[in-house]
Amino acid sequence: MSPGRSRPVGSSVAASKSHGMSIKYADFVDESYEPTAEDLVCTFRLVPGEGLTLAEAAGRVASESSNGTWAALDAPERVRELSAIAFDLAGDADGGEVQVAYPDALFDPGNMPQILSCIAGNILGMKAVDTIRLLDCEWPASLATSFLGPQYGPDVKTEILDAEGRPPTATVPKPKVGLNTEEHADVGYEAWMGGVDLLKDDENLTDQSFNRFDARLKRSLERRDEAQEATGEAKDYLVNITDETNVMLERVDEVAAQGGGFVMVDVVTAGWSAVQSVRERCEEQGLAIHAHRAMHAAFDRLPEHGVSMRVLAQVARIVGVDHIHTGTAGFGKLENEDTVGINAWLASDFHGVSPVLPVASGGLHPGIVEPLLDTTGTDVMVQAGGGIHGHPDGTRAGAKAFRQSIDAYVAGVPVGEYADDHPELAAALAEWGTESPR
Ligand SMILES: O=C(O)[C@H](O)COP(=O)(O)O
Ligand SMILES: [Mg+2]
Repeated sequence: MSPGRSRPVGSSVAASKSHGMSIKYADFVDESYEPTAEDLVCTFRLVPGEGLTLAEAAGRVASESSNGTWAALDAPERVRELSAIAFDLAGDADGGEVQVAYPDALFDPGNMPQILSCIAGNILGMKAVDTIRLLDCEWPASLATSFLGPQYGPDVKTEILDAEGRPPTATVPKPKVGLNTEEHADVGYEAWMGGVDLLKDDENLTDQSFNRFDARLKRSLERRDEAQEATGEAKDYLVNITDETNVMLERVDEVAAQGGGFVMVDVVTAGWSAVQSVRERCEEQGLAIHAHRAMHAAFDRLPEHGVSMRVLAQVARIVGVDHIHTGTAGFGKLENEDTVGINAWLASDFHGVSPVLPVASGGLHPGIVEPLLDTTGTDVMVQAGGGIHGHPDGTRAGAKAFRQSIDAYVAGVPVGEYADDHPELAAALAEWGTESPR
């Protein structure tokens, strides 16, 4: 225990039995507490359950997420030192924000499920809170550096791709599932030829009967090589390896053996333990990880409850993905969310852990690239599925139009003006205008 971490001592201590210290809910609150550099500090927004004050609810949250329970207990000092402390309470019985400091010794370094079972575990379902949302975390170095962290992050732009000075581009063939292996690889070839850097599987395409993983990987990389040779630009494939963990590890090896540079994982549905295993294998094989966040909205969509996308993105960076989808800042088909704030965090200094390249994806097309990049900046990967394959002249023209919209932005030329001598872009703008789809 650091010297700065002093436990609250209240009436409970005086009343405690001689063999130990009392642990009851009120003992987990100390409004004067100042966190130390070794603490993991979580910010929660919560509405207390009926009849409870904010402090009473906060004490229950700090208790249940560290080492207390509903009954008052006696415990030795060394156990008490592992307790969380709720401090900095702002609000009242109708709701507010609370900070909770956890000593790093409470956690099992390098074990993300254990950490989340504390800070995002039982507390989300307690009667003591009507709603509770984990908004943000301040991670101590001891935990942040106990995982591998990203291997490439934004460096994929130059280390694997030829995308220096511009956002790399990706495309998901549509319809999202149903194309057979040859059709899927053909769409990839057309998109690469049109100027897209990355073919990406959709989140629900893995190893179905109509498009087997092994055959798709092999054929897509063959077509990638053809496109690379024809264009002289590095191209690659974000192949979705999501499955049971041991199968994913075999697929990492297979992708490496066949010369792919990336794997894609649906990180929320697969689970962080599995992502940790994939990350370790990718270290051995030198592959980058593209993280799709399917199911994130089960945690983060309701603004008063759950776990914020910001925290999910923090977890993804700590575990070590190289890219993660973080929304489209209100453009495209997704609900508006804190894309800009999350992206800034992913790029920020963080105990020496490498940054992550954010991915904007969901309902994007050439007509909204300009306002999107005005909002997010250009340190982002941009993906369009429908916004490429729905082009009136097909996938290759759609890919050209999408790339033209990026090139226009990087050159500082308004997209409408750039379209004057880029007919594919002009056709895309005529088709979709500059509106976001719903
Ligand atoms: O996985 C994704 O990000 C989506 O498939 C995006 O598809 P869209 O560009 O057609 O919305
Ligand atoms: Mg998708």
